[in-house]
Amino acid sequence: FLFPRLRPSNLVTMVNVQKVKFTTAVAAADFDRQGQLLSDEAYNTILEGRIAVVPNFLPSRFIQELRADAQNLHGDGHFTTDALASYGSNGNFDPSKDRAVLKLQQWKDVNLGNIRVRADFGATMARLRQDLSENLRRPDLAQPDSAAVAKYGNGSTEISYTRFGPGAFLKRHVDEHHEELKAAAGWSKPTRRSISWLIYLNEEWDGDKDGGQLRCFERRTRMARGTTVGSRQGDLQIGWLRATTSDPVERPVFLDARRNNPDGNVAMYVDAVNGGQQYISKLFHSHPILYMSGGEYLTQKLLMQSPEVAVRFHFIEPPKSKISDWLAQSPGFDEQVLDVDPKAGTLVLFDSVALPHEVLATRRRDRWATSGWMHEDQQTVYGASEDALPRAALT
Ligand SMILES: O=C(O)CCC(=O)C(=O)O
Ligand SMILES: [Fe+2]
Repeated sequence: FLFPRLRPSNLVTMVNVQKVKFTTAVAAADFDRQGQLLSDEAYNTILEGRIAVVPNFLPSRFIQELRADAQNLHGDGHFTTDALASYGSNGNFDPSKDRAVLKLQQWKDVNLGNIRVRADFGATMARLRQDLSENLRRPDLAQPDSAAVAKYGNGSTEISYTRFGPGAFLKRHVDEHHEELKAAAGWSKPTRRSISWLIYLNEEWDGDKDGGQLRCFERRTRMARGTTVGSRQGDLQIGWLRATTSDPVERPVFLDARRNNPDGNVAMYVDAVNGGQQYISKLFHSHPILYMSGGEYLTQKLLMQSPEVAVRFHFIEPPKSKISDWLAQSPGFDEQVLDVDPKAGTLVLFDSVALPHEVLATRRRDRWATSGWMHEDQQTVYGASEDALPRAALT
């Protein structure tokens, strides 16, 4: 019972890949300077669901110290291959080659490696986090008394080193999903990923020879003016309305799971032209078709208010099955592919919910990065999970 993604994308075999242009280039960040750390263009790029690429964000001496710390800690056996290890080289798990990470507990351990450089770096990331909360107008990225800030301590961000051995890669994915798309576990977390960041640590990396590019799948068509990706009042984005000739812009689709009705119903909306929400789906009870393979087809058929909207709707990342996983290797016809080389000092930033990406297989050499996610507190649970809440709580 499968509906593989019947999208024209599945027929595309030639991929037109763009090398990243540093359209968001900013001079090396000047941490003594007051005011914003990045260019206006960089913030807008993130808010549009694209990737902001900032070469030479950190001075090379800083990068060298971070890389040496990562390599020493890896050499001393402090890295872990995570649950994502099955993404590994040729699908075969090999701990010597696979993606390995230094977990937060080890990162924070003052007795391990060069804690001074990690603390300095944490302070830098705390500064960046504050800057992003102001310039992206995401105050919840930096509320002093929030779980998101308290949880991660210095740097206030999920933070780690990563190492990809030769041949390792990471399949296409997004870093965060709406709570309703994560089944029962979705509502159990106090915080959620908001901004994904990476700073690469590799001298003289050449993607043509060394592979290991971060490949991003950006929307080809621009979104409606004034709209932004990610979330609205805590309702995460789950999809898009494609552009049409009569409405030639893309519109992010958000899922409202907090509807205060006794049935715990949810519904999808886009930004209304004059502000507020324009609901585009029926009210429906939270349903596994949102994360089942084939769910996109069923969502279009069963849940949308009108056929016009139904044909435009698609998930940010369609629910996966073994078959759709295999079919989805090519980018969608409405996506543009952008590759970023993991060069020493390059900072990348993107919305954790909106931008699908993958890491192409590395060749010949190890690929080092420091990376993580800045969190916001997850929205308050109202009627979303009947399993977790007594009915009486659904007021
Ligand atoms: O290493 C990278 O460039 C990206 C890694 C990534 O996508 C992830 O850890 O979620
Ligand atoms: Fe990722």
